Amino acid sequence: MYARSGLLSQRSCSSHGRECATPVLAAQRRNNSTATKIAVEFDQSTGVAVMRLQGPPVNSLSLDFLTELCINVEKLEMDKNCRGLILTSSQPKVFSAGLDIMEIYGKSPERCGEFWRAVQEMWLKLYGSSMVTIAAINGSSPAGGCLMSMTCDYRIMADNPRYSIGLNETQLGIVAPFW
Ligand SMILES: CCCCCCCC/C=C\CC(=O)SCCNC(=O)CCNC(=O)[C@H](O)C(C)(C)COP(=O)(O)OP(=O)(O)OC[C@H]1O[C@@H](n2cnc3c(N)ncnc32)[C@H](O)[C@@H]1OP(=O)(O)O
Repeated sequence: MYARSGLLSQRSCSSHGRECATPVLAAQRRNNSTATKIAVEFDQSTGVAVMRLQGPPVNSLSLDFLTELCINVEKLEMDKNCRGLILTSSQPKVFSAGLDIMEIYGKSPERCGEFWRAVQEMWLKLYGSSMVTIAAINGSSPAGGCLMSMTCDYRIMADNPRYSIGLNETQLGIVAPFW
């Protein structure tokens, strides 16, 4: 069983003969908060990992959150024993509120660029994963939350009329950049 994120070993990697930053170092660079927003449990006997989103109050996708999520997906991806990933929420009534609005309001173009790259990295990692990915949507999942679940192979949503899902970001005046 994996404990929590942030516990990646300080591995180094090599690309075209050059040393490159390890994921854990990238996280340390970006992550100012010590609180863990992602919890992963890996069951060796089934080869299935459950990733619980636990960023209060509503799992909004901040730069820290996205970084931690990507590192954890990457870590599972590297584990040959892990065949499946279930993504779900620990927060009541909400799977994910989508992008953290505060990350895209009043920020510099550089910071916005860094943030949107992290958004792109998140959906590319999930969409391109070699694991079977399932979103267990146990609450509302607007905009970026919907995007996150759409990049999984399968989606199952709790049957509750109070939960909503969909792409509502244009109502907020947010236009996704060209990718
Ligand atoms: C191939 C690629 C294609 C790509 C296409 C898509 C690209 C664009 C993708 C995404 C864009 C976005 O994600 S923009 C964000 C859109 N999100 C929303 O509009 C969600 C708004 N929130 C809600 O609807 C509700 O909060 C909720 C249904 C998620 C939960 O409702 P609930 O009643 O349980 O909780 P509150 O509303 O009281 O909220 C609690 C608390 O959380 C704050 N909050 C909510 N959402 C966000 C958010 N997205 N970012 C930051 N903060 C958020 C809310 O303000 C409350 O804070 P306070 O307690 O301090 O008031």
